[in-house]
Amino acid sequence: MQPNEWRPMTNIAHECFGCGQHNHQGLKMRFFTNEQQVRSDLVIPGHLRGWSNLAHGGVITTVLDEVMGWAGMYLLNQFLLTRDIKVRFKLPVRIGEPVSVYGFIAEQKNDRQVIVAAELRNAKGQVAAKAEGHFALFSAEKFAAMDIMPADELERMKGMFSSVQREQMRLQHAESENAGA
Ligand SMILES: CCCCCCCC/C=C\CCCCCCCC(=O)SCCNC(=O)CCNC(=O)[C@H](O)C(C)(C)COP(=O)(O)OP(=O)(O)OC[C@H]1O[C@@H](n2cnc3c(N)ncnc32)[C@H](O)[C@@H]1OP(=O)(O)O
Repeated sequence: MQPNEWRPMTNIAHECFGCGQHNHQGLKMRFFTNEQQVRSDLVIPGHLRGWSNLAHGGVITTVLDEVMGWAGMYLLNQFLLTRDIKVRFKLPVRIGEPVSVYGFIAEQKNDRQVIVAAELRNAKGQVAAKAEGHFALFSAEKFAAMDIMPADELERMKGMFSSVQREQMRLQHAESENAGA
């Protein structure tokens, strides 16, 4: 896939505060990928303000955490938890303003630790906030033992990882065929 070709990603977490489409108090973020990065476009609603016109910094942090979580999960096909996040608020982000967030792998330390990065860009394309997050990666067995989600949800997530992996392999195969043609 070309870097400017973005395809929508499937979500099975309907109640997540960041991405759950059934969580009416949440941000209802939808995700796209170009296979190197994960992206979401959103408008931070007025009830999530801090100063009068400004999006709350904690909400911006949530948005960056969410896109990093999705990037890590999708690009590495593993369960993960945020260990810590560093955020730099570079420019004011206004409520009601369209923004785009991008997440990508910065450095895979080993099979249990990854550093993921994110950028929030405003409508002018300026980086208004950026983040770096350290995430702990887990096997499905370890995640199950931590009692974070019910067994049926865990099985659905495992199914999702397998189908994502198959799709990624199909795309890589198609790309190498094209390169050889
Ligand atoms: C492909 C599909 C893609 C599409 C997906 C669609 C569906 C979308 C679904 C959902 C969207 C969600 C999007 C998520 C975005 C947001 C993410 C969050 O907000 S996560 C919540 C906030 N973070 C926490 O709650 C962490 C809380 N912290 C901890 O649990 C710990 O600090 C932890 C595990 C991160 C590290 O623990 P320590 O700092 O104590 O680590 P040490 O001392 O090294 O180890 C303690 C024990 O834990 C094990 N451990 C640690 N890390 C491990 C690892 N990576 N793997 C296995 N074991 C590990 C160790 O072996 C050790 O176990 P021994 O005591 O020896 O038995």
